[in-house]
Amino acid sequence: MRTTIPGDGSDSGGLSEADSFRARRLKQIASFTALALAARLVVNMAIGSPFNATQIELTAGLGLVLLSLWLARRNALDNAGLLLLASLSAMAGALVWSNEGMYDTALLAFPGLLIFCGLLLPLRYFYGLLALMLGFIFILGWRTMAGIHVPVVDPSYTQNQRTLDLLLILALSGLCVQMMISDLHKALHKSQQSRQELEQSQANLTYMAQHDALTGLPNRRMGRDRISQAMQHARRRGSHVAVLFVDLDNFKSINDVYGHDFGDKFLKSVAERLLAAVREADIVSRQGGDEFVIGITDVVDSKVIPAVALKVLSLLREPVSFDGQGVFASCSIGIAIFPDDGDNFDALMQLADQAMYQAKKSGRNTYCFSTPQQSDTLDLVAPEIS
Ligand SMILES: Nc1nc2c(ncn2[C@@H]2O[C@H](COP(=O)(O)OP(=O)(O)OP(=O)(O)O)[C@@H](O)[C@H]2O)c(=O)[nH]1
Repeated sequence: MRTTIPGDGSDSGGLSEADSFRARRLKQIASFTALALAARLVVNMAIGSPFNATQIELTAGLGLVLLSLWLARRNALDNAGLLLLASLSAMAGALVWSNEGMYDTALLAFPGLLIFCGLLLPLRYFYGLLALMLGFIFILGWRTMAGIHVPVVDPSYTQNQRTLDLLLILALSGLCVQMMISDLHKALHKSQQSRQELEQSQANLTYMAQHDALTGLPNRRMGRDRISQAMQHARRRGSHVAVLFVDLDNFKSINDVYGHDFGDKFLKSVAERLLAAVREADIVSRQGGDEFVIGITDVVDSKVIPAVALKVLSLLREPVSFDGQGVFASCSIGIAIFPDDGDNFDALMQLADQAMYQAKKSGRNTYCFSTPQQSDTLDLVAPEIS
């Protein structure tokens, strides 16, 4: 199990984020192990232990751990990790083999070594080490059962030494476990964070794909979808949907006279006013440029349609301030009605567009129905708004 936790911000020396993290863990474990071995040797010297096989194994172990620390500092991480693991495993094995066998305290280091291996080396080393350990214990047991070496409690190994060894082994194993748990927590936290960021950016992308960046209104595609849905709903309910194609009159001159930035501000204000002219259930979308499309949904009383058109004409006549001066732009509106004029969005849009051009031809600042009779049936006369 190779950890992929971010580093702690320390100098990575050109390593990847995961490797610099691994280097840090390796140095921590090697340093603590070296300290523990050194402490153990100092105690042995202090109590005047003879320089026997155990001392030689501990000294060799300390030397190899220091070598792996040096390798880790030079960023030779794979070699450092392998050397540290191999030397500690060999040292623990040798201590068990040459001392008390099944009863030896060093046997307790095996689980810690497995955790260390899982923490810092690829998974195949973990399986390898586990197999070696199982094989070793098996041979140890066989050696005892065959009477080749019957382990006895070493009388020269005092209770104080045994207690110290147990404390050191437990402290080092505990350290490895603590690191593993904290790494797991960090990895979980990081993956949660990444998932949230991903969801957020997906939501942003979806929003951007469906909305107009300038006004925040649904864009052409989303407007089409929502008006089409409203038509399906109206078909079931037996009601109507009115499509109003709104085009600003002479908007180009606003851009030319007051600049593009003000033109943008004007378009945003148009969007706000269109939204104010309709109910929440209605749809206001931007087709592009100075063209907007309104879908008045679920119409049961046809008088609502010219009323909304009049409201739009009137609201758009309100000035937008430019340096204390009021700037006006009227609009022309073409109207087509579902299902009377067509039973799909594209057909209605085409008719509404033509009706809008009719409104332009009639002198702008007015609305036109796509079917002239509709004005008659509804007794509507497009008003002149000054
Ligand atoms: N500021 C700004 N201007 C835009 C944007 N999109 C399109 N325009 C401008 O809107 C203007 C639309 O002008 P036209 O379609 O020629 O029509 P008009 O001047 O409104 O004239 P009529 O429609 O005939 O009344 C063009 O000058 C475009 O450059 C935009 O996002 N921001």
